Amino acid sequence: MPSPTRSISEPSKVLVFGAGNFGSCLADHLGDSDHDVYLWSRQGEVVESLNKTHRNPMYLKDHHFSTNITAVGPELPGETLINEMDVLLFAIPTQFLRENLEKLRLYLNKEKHPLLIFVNKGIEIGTHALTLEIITDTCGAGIAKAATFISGPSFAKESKICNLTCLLVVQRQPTSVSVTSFTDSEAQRAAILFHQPHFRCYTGSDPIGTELAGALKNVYAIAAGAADGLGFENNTRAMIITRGLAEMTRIGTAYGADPLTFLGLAGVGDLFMSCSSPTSRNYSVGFRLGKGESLDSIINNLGSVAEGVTTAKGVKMILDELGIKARIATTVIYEETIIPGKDIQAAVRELLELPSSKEIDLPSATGGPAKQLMKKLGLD
Ligand SMILES: NC(=O)C1=CN([C@@H]2O[C@H](COP(=O)(O)OP(=O)(O)OC[C@H]3O[C@@H](n4cnc5c(N)ncnc54)[C@H](O)[C@@H]3O)[C@@H](O)[C@H]2O)C=CC1
Ligand SMILES: O=C(CO)COP(=O)(O)O
Repeated sequence: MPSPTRSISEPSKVLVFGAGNFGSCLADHLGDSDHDVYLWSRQGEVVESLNKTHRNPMYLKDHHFSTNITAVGPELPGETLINEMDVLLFAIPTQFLRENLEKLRLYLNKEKHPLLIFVNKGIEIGTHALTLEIITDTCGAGIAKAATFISGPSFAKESKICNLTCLLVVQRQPTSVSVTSFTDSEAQRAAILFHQPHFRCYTGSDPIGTELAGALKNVYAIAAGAADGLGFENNTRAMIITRGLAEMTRIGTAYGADPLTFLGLAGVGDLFMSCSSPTSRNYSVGFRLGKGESLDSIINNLGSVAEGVTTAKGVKMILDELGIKARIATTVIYEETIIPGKDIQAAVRELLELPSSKEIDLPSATGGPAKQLMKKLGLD
């Protein structure tokens, strides 16, 4: 498919939406690669601090950010800045994406627009829409077909070393991600923009699978954290990761994604990482639930988004629609919210008492939701 976006010259002008952990981290990575980066924050004090001291007072506080970053905000950038950009990178939590795209779409020229890259991992509550559908609804099918998705095992923040929170990417710890789009040339462009020896990009053409994998792994990370919080150890975690992968692949296949996508970086790669590390916010939510803390208390002082909590609600709607079983996911989900209200020990017992079943059991009827989405995109 030919590219509808302007060509990316080196260095590129990139506007990053969202100066949270991941937006700031990716802005820094791109600034470090000599791109001309604009970082939008909705907090005036973040804009001021980044421009004056190259520090983000709210996220990754220990880090001195690239001087190639100009912070903008707190108002959403307008038409002039947007039209100067080669790339718009969205690092906004899924639940807030629609409201922002509704405003920004007015500035996008459908014939010639910047490359749009999305890194959020979630499902919208209420509509249970993937980001692709949110883009289609707000910006139109043409822009959605060219949109690119980056997903995979890539914590913005790595563990604490010498009491400093290290930025995984900036510390140049080797990291790999999937970069996918329905438009191959756009996936290539995004990969070229981000690719560095320490940040390796692998391209693909199954954005639906990539998005589902990224969203679903957060729900299983909650399950893995909860198991650890309850005192279960390695056998149990390995079970959750492996059976979680089987469930994710089953959901994805029924949805109409390529099952092989779940064996890639955005699938098992990210699942493995988030399920095995307290650095994961979703794992931490699960762990604290397992220790008996209430969800409200956890969310109120997590200080950052845990997409799995809201995604669980969307997953419930998808499972109901597809009519397939995913017992670990449904143990995390409870009456459209997650675990609280349910006795977590009883939920685990219920799960463990299930009868034996086939290990590999992909559904035969496949593709309903993906077909509908492809139709909306004009790709059927
Ligand atoms: N942190 C990480 O390691 C990774 C995060 N992601 C994904 O990236 C997305 C963003 O995550 P983080 O940056 O970690 O979250 P965060 O919680 O650190 O930051 C959230 C950002 O969203 C902004 N925000 C909140 N409400 C908003 C609204 N109504 N409109 C616009 N912006 C709003 C906040 O001001 C903040 O800048 C999530 O979907 C997450 O799953 C993906 C890969 C890695
Ligand atoms: O998606 C992530 C890493 O790839 C971040 O995981 P958490 O949102 O669970 O922290």
